[in-house]
Amino acid sequence: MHSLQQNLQDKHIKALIFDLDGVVTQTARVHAQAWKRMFDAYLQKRGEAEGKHYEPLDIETDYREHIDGIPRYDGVRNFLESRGIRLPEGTPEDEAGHETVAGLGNLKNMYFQELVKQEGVDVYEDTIAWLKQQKQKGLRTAIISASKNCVDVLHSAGIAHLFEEHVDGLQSGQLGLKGKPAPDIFLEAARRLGIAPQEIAIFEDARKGVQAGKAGGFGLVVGIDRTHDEAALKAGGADLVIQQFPAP
Ligand SMILES: O=P(O)(O)OC[C@H]1O[C@@H](O)[C@H](O)[C@@H](O)[C@@H]1O
Repeated sequence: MHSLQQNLQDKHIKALIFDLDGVVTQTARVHAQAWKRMFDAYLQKRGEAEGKHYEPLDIETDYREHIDGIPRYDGVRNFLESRGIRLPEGTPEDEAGHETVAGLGNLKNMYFQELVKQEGVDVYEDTIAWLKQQKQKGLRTAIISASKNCVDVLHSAGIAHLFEEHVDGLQSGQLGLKGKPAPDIFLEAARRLGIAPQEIAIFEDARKGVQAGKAGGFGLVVGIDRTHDEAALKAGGADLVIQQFPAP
């Protein structure tokens, strides 16, 4: 298989669109931790009330399959469905922990923000070094994220200036963009860069993210495999899977 660099050349790639959590910043595991804390407590309480056992959230399987890369409330709904639970939607104003899709999502967000405040945000140094090198070569860059915390995370990590455009969960809501695996968020970033999808490479760690890149007809879809998920990323449509970015 050709190297990343060779693929960029062969496909005449002019721009790079990076997913945030798990590709650029080490926040995929922070999200996963916050989700687990919220859901495990909820399932325990609900199980006790019903005299029933619910399997706790497994980060390797449940998080990747039902939550990773998609908007917050979709993640709540998807995971609960996997446990045979259906809750009313509620509204974004619902109190954190209220027994609705929004209420549980809001509690997870509280936990996520607490963790970011306590621990700060770490970047993946391999991504940053490679990205800076590509920028020097003249490639254009954008960042996307299903997360509504995207801008805060970029600022905490001090890397907002590396991207010309960003499309996040807040803007997706305002613009009515469909969540991944729909390609909407990537296509919006391409539109803002003014470059055709065929001339853009996508970098994604989530299964639904590579599916979105494929569905959008992007020139190159690169799966970033930080957690031994290569087979699923390939099955989702990644043209190439790498464990880390090549050292410049
Ligand atoms: O709840 P937020 O910050 O808007 O993030 C939504 C989703 O954003 C994605 O980037 C993460 O992979 C998910 O774990 C997260 O749930």
